Amino acid sequence: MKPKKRNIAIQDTYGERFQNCWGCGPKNEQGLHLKTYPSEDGETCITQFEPDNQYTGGVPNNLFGGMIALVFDCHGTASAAWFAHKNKGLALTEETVIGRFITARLETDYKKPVPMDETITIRSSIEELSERKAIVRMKMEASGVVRAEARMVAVAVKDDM
Ligand SMILES: CCCCCCCCCC(=O)SCCNC(=O)CCNC(=O)[C@H](O)C(C)(C)COP(=O)(O)OP(=O)(O)OC[C@H]1O[C@@H](n2cnc3c(N)ncnc32)[C@H](O)[C@@H]1OP(=O)(O)O
Repeated sequence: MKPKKRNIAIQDTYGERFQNCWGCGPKNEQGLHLKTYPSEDGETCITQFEPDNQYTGGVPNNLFGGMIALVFDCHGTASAAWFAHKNKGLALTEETVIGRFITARLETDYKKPVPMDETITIRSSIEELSERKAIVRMKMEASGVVRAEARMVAVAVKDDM
């Protein structure tokens, strides 16, 4: 995977113990290093990547469905952290110990094949937010066409998790 990098990603603000995720952990040497960024107005979050050929699904040149869910998984949890902090007027830093989210439920709608040879863009928005629960909506596009959509229930980790 070739994630598109911009400035500081939300994953780069994860504390030390959360930086080893295979999909998006900055410290996982074998990982994919997916990166999520808030939009300028902070209302949405975005991640972009170009799939490597090894992640093809059963149909040649179509992205493997598990990878599609994986990208939603990492992007959705990072987005949940962003929306929770924004809602409280807080900045995300490595010292942030509250409001880090893991996936409780992930529903994925596979609408059209995802091509392997172009940039894939995923945008997220917040549907519902409470103290420990965030419901995040996501759309995956290539060439301006929506290829997949997801709805995630993300739950904030407790200090003892
Ligand atoms: C932390 C930083 C992480 C950085 C890297 C993340 C990147 C990648 C993302 C992942 O891969 S995460 C790994 C996959 N996920 C897991 O392993 C989670 C396994 N499940 C759990 O540990 C617990 O079930 C979980 C923490 C998600 C919830 O347990 P809790 O006991 O803390 O939840 P609780 O029962 O108090 O429910 C809190 C709220 O969430 C809701 N909820 C919990 N589980 C749900 C579920 N499965 N579906 C829908 N809603 C759910 C629940 O109804 C409730 O809503 P309300 O506040 O409105 O009442």
